[in-house]
Amino acid sequence: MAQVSQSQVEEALKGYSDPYLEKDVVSAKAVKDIQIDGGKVKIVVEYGFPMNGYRDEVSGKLKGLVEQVEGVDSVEIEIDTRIVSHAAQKGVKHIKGVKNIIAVASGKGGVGKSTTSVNLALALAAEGATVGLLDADIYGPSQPRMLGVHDKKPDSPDGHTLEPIVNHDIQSMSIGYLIDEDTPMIWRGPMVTQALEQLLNDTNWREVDYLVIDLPPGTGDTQLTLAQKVPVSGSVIVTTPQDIALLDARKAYKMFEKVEVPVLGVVENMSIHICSNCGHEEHIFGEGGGQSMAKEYGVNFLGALPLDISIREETDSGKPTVVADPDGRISQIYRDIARKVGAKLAGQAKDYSARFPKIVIQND
Ligand SMILES: Nc1ncnc2c1ncn2[C@@H]1O[C@H](COP(=O)(O)OP(=O)(O)OP(=O)(O)O)[C@@H](O)[C@H]1O
Repeated sequence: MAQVSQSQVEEALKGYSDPYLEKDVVSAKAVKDIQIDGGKVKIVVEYGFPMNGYRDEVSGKLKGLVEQVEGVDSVEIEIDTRIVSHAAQKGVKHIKGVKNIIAVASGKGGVGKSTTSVNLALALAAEGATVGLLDADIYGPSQPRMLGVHDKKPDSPDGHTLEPIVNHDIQSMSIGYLIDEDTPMIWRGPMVTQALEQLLNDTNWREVDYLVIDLPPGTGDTQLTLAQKVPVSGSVIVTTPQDIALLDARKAYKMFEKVEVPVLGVVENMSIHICSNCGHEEHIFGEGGGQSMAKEYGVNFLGALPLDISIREETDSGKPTVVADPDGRISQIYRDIARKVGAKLAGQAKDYSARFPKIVIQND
């Protein structure tokens, strides 16, 4: 019997086109090792983003394809995840303990940016990443309430740095932990930037793969300064399908373009209304706005969340949908968005600054 060859196995693996890699695992250079021992084949595949929710599906598909190669008796597939640090804006210093920062922005308030940020953070964690969430919405910090920890205060054992609050398996920091919720705060622009830089830099983030930042709503000077000063590897824009909100979302896109932060994609929130009595679906704000914006700018459309009372009730009561109903349809949408965000980021330039020595070119 002819020996099974490496190229036969690779050819078989090419039969599966991965929706997140947007190509097959061989072309995406995700296959790290192929061992052939008679009729036994072992394949090691490495993904650059967390994917617990669909590891078994990929594994099953790849196994099924390789099993069809003539001479193959058994196939073992190992799928690993390795999340690396990606480049941020030039000249902006990295944050200790944080590999990648993902900024979540919206053109205007009330579109569900905070709801999307917390569920995205929880979905990335559910997929297997170590995740942090920084509530940068300094005017109306909502993450302590959404995470169900609004009565917690961060420890500061050394009097200088802050320990993040850990709940639902993610680390978080918010101005809401430090000030009384009912105390009105008057922030001037520079104070906001300074307070946020401090929260970001003075928190002891622990080996975070992704730090999701819930930015203040809008695209004014504060947001622009933040987008310039914080080392962001990629951004996500949240929009609702109303035209006016979309026009604002376009401003958010332009803001990131100006500071050279890649937009990983657009999330359309409250896109379809599902009647809680009969389950009927209705596009009350018009259809496909986020999708058409994404197309116009050549960015990824990450997904659409319905306008659903359970999202509001769960998130506002301290147990966001991804933890309240982990196997439900809406959680699956958030997890799909999380994998797409991770995959898009994995396709961006890596950060080599930590590994390469500084090269000085002298002109004589
Ligand atoms: N898809 C959804 N279905 C139902 N309710 C939602 C949905 N998304 C968000 N909400 C609710 O809408 C309200 C506003 O959401 P959220 O606070 O996330 O918006 P935001 O854009 O962050 O607002 P702001 O910018 O003013 O802080 C919240 O009560 C939230 O629970």
